[in-house]
Amino acid sequence: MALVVICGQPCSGKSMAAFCLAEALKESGCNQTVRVIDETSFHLDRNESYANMPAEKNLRGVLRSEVDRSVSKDSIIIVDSLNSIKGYRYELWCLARAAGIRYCVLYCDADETHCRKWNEERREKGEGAYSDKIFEDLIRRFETPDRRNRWDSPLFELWPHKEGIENTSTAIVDAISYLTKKADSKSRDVKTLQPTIATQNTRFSEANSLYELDRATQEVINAIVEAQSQALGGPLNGVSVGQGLPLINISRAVGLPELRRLRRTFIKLTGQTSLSGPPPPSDAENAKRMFVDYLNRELETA
Ligand SMILES: Nc1ncnc2c1ncn2[C@@H]1O[C@H](COP(=O)(O)OP(=O)(O)OP(=O)(O)O)[C@@H](O)[C@H]1O
Repeated sequence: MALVVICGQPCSGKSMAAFCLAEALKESGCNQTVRVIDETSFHLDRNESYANMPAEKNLRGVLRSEVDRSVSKDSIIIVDSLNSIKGYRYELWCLARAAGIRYCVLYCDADETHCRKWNEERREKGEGAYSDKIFEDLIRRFETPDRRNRWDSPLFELWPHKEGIENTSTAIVDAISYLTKKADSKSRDVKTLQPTIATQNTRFSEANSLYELDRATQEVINAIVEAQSQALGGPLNGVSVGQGLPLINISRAVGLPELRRLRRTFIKLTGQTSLSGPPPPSDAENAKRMFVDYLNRELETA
């Protein structure tokens, strides 16, 4: 029925928020199974999980697979983890879309000083705390959610250091209201995501691949539009989209609708990985390379 992504800096109160939300949902009489998926469900240690990139990728992969297996029309799944990378939140959003369910993000926006202090207190109490090195690294790499992104919306913001974490906190109340609103509600702000052909078959081979694909192809389109406006509709020869990447060569003016259509088809072809199909491009540079090759090919024969 819904997927809730909790996100926030390390030691910002995410687990408290997840617990509070889950309890309040159960008490709301919403008739849904409520389940929290977090690192502790897999007995994963904080410091080990974030010790290096492979470990971190593994953690994200484990949580994502569990979310993928668990999302359904009759449960509310809460993912309690840092969920700090926007590409990863995009992937979780894709899982919700593929399942045709509601989606929202609950952001624990505690300021760094408090997170640091709470982490220290955890250490003093002998509870599992982040090491200083890992804590600072996670703080630095945090990608703040932005409600203008589909995958960060609707966004409910909680300020644990100002208002604590209670089931009366505005963000929790708003999230519950959003999650429990009747499906036939006339309210236009309740969104049930609709599966598309691409998401129904989507499987991810890399943490950021689909997000990167989306962004990288958009950048190529922007470069073409910009170059075409300077070339005043003439042919484009050798437009570069980055060092070491193939050049764009287009012999005629191509309008934005056609470019968008080609982009959509390309994403469908490469982002949709069936068991027999090729994996999606694994990073932005690769995605750009493949998309430029594809455009040069498609527009050459058009
Ligand atoms: N107002 C507060 N809001 C949030 N946490 C607080 C507050 N006051 C104290 N804390 C302490 O901060 C610690 C962090 O809480 P919690 O485990 O919910 O954070 P977290 O973001 O889930 O941490 P992690 O990043 O390790 O998963 C707890 O020990 C909690 O007691």
